[in-house]
Amino acid sequence: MFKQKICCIGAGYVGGPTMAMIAEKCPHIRVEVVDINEKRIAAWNSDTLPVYEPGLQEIVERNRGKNLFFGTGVEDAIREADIIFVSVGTPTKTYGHGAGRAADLCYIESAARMIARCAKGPKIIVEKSTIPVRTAEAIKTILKANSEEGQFQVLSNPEFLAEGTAIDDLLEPDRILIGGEHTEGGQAALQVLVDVYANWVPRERILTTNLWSSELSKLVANAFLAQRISSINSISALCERTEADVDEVARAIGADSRIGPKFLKASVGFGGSCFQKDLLNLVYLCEHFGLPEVAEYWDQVVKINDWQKSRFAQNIVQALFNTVIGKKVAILGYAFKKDTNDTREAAAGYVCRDLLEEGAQLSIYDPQVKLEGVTQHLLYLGVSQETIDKQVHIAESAEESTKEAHAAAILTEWDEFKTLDWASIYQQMLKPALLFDGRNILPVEETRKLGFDFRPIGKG
Ligand SMILES: NC(=O)c1ccc[n+]([C@@H]2O[C@H](COP(=O)([O-])OP(=O)(O)OC[C@H]3O[C@@H](n4cnc5c(N)ncnc54)[C@H](O)[C@@H]3O)[C@@H](O)[C@H]2O)c1
Ligand SMILES: O=c1ccn([C@@H]2O[C@H](COP(=O)(O)OP(=O)(O)O[C@H]3O[C@H](CO)[C@@H](O)[C@H](O)[C@H]3O)[C@@H](O)[C@H]2O)c(=O)[nH]1
Repeated sequence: MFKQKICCIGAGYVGGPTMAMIAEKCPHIRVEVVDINEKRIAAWNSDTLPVYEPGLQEIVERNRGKNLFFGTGVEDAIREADIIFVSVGTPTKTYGHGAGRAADLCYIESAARMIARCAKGPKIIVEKSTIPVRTAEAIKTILKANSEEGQFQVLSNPEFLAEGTAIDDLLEPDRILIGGEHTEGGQAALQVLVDVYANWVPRERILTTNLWSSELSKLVANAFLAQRISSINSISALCERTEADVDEVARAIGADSRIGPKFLKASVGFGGSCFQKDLLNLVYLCEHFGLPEVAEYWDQVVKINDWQKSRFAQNIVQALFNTVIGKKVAILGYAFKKDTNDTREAAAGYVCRDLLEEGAQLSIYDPQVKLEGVTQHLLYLGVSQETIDKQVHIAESAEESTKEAHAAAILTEWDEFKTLDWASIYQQMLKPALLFDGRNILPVEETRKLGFDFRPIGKG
């Protein structure tokens, strides 16, 4: 009944939404998303999806059980599929050679070994995960050495969606990038994948390249985006010393069409599962290929980001007369950006960690991140459970969080923070009422008029 079968290994932030979109736009294709994590698959099959993305629930509900399936039968799904997407995690390595920088490819390797073991007949393997350039070589070697019956073509098809806007990004991508080998088989496979996307993406937005350009472009895209944020954040510090206004500077330089206005928003620092990991991976690759100067150049983007996060926490401590011990500080927002429940590498976590070390009592409110998410992330950052139990309180609202607080810090740009009743929040805070805007979402003059000692980023 179905013309084609797609299987996706990895039902995470990328696998779930991308496959849901393919299923939605290609009713003639059967799409099965598989994972070894049973809990995650159960959630995909429930009313409470494991990933919060505006619009995702509707698409999943419309297609689940028709041509979109979530399951744990990885081996059967591989056997059945014509196209196999690999969308497993590629976190930063935490052990051995390259620890703290190189990508850990253990999940990619185990997926490749599983494909080699189960696959019979021709299969197109698609690297959806973000991987170091030349990973396809390793995948091909594993497949060749471990399979007698499979015939494989490996393609690179990196994903550029951003969390919080995943559905819009998938619906109308700036571009789809597909890399394949310049062989007859490679080009035929590439055309098969082009035809899948062409069901809804205009042909001129589907870029095709060789394998290595495609693999490398993903790391480079993230490096360039992160570099813009670190660049404007470095300038935010200079603005604070000179009475220039970083938002005005960003507007002025962004009006130059050669620079452009996007990704110039000064902040407490970039977070998310990708930027830091992919930058560190790029740094490692440059070192590996004997290019220490290039490695150092990109490493500086990460260093400025670390500095921006720690300088934000230091500013809070300094403003509170150099001691926050026992003082209540309200943390508004914990997710790494608005419209997501993801806390991976969230700047808020680093600021909280530094404030907890100084002895502050934190009252954290985030519309999507609750106790479990905050606890898991703080533990990952090395904060002890005992400290969390004694010094962290999860509030149900921004009003509860800020009640009798010495200071409040906005760390995620949730829309609801823009429309809070700041006048009454001011009334219920201790004085001087310090308000740190790590996202520059509140109007400076009006907020100061309410009485706050207001400290946005990059405004003298
Ligand atoms: N999160 C993003 O916004 C984003 C955007 C673009 C690209 N990426 C890249 O996409 C990749 C996946 O990211 P993610 O955020 O979806 O990761 P994730 O951790 O949310 O999901 C990965 C899933 O793969 C599963 N898995 C691992 N090994 C498996 C195996 N052998 N068989 C079956 N399932 C297996 C895990 O259980 C997990 O559920 C990464 O390389 C990431 O860098 C992520
Ligand atoms: O001007 C800006 C823009 C973003 N950020 C911060 O940067 C981080 C990353 O934001 P964003 O890029 O919007 O989210 P991600 O979901 O991490 O998406 C990035 O990482 C993905 C994973 O590789 C890529 O697919 C996307 O193209 C790329 O934008 C967040 O903490 C933002 O708050 C700023 O501080 N200032």
